[in-house]
Amino acid sequence: MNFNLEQFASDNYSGICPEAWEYTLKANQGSAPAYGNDQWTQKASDKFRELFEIDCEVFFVFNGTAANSLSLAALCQSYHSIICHENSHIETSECGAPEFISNGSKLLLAEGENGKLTTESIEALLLGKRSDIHYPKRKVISLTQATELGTLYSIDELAAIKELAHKHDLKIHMDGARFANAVVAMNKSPAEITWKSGIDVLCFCGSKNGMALGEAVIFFNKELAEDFAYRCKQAGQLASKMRFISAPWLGLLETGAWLKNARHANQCAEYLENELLKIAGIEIMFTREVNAVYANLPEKVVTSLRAKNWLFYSFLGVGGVRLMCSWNTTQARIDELIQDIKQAIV
Ligand SMILES: Cc1ncc(COP(=O)(O)O)c(C=O)c1O
Ligand SMILES: C[C@H](O)[C@H](N)C(=O)O
Repeated sequence: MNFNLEQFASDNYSGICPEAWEYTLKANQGSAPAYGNDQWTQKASDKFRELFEIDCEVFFVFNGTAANSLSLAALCQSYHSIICHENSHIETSECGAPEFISNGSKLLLAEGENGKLTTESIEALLLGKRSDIHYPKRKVISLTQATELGTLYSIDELAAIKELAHKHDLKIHMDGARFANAVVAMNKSPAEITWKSGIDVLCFCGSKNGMALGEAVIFFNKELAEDFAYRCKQAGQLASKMRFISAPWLGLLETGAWLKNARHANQCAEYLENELLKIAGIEIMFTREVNAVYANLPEKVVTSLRAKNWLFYSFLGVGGVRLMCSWNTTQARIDELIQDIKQAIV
C-alpha cells in the first residue's frame, strides 16, 4: 500500500502543512527555555488572545483527548455529571479518559439529530434524572463544534444552549477538534462562536488543521483555569520543549493558514459531496457543513474500495462511511475515489 497517497479516513492522516513546518524550523534555532517559558509560547498565547479578542488563559497539550479530559476535569468535580451527545468523541473515542481524569464525573448521553444537542435533549437529562443527593449533579454541557457528524451549531442554537446553561448554573465545554472548519463555514468571528456564545473553555485542535500534534486549551472564564497547569503537569501533558507545539500554532495563526487549511478541506468535502450526489444509489447521511461527508455506500462498493486500498472509517456508530477531507486533499484524489466508486456500483 502506498501510504503517500492521500486518504479519506481522517484529517489525522495528513502531514504537517508548510506554514507549521516553517515556524517549527524557525523555532529550532539554538536553545530556548523549557516547559512553556519560551518566546514562542508567549507569542502564540498572545496571538490567541488577539484572535479571540479577550484576555483568555491558553495552555498547550499533546492531543485532543488530553485537552478534552483535562478541561472537563477543570470544570467539574468527581460527583458532577457532564451532558454530551451520544455520538460525542468524549463518549465514543476517548477510552473513558474524561471520566478517569475527572476521578469519576459521569457522562450523561443525550440524543439529537445530526449529532447535535438540543435544549430539549439537554433538559430531558436535567429534569428527567434524579436531582437529589443520590445522583451526580449536572455541571457541564459539552458540545463539539463542528460536530463528529460534520454538522454545525448555529449561533441561535448556541444562544439557546447558553441560556439554558445559565438558567441551570452549568458550564459549557467546546470540543473544537474542527473549530477552524466551523469558523470558515459559519463566517463568524472566533469570539462570536465561543465566549460570546457562552463557551467557558475551548479545546482548539491543531493536529487536524495542519500541525503534527498539539491542542490549545483556551479558558475564556479565567477563574476555571486556576491551577490548570498543575493538572497538565500531573497528567504528563506539560511539554518540556513546548516551543515545538506553540511555534507551529503561531505559524497557523500569523499566516492565516488555519483558515486557509480549513477552507480548503471544507471546499474539498463540498466537491466530494457534489460528485457523490451525481451517482445513483448513494445517500448522503447528514447535512455536510464542513470537511466530512457521511455516505451510505452499498456493501459491494465498500468491499471494492477497501480492496483497492482506500481507507475510511465506518465505525462511528451511525452506519455508512465517513469521508474526511483535509488541508492537503486534492481534487485529483477525489476524482480517483469517485471513479472507483462508479466502477464498483455498476
Ligand atoms: C471530535 C473529536 N474530538 C477530539 C478528538 C481528539 O482526539 P485525539 O486524542 O486523537 O487527538 C478527535 C480526534 O480526531 C475528534 O475527532
Ligand atoms: C474518530 C477518531 O477517533 C478521530 N477522532 C478522527 O476523527 O479521525
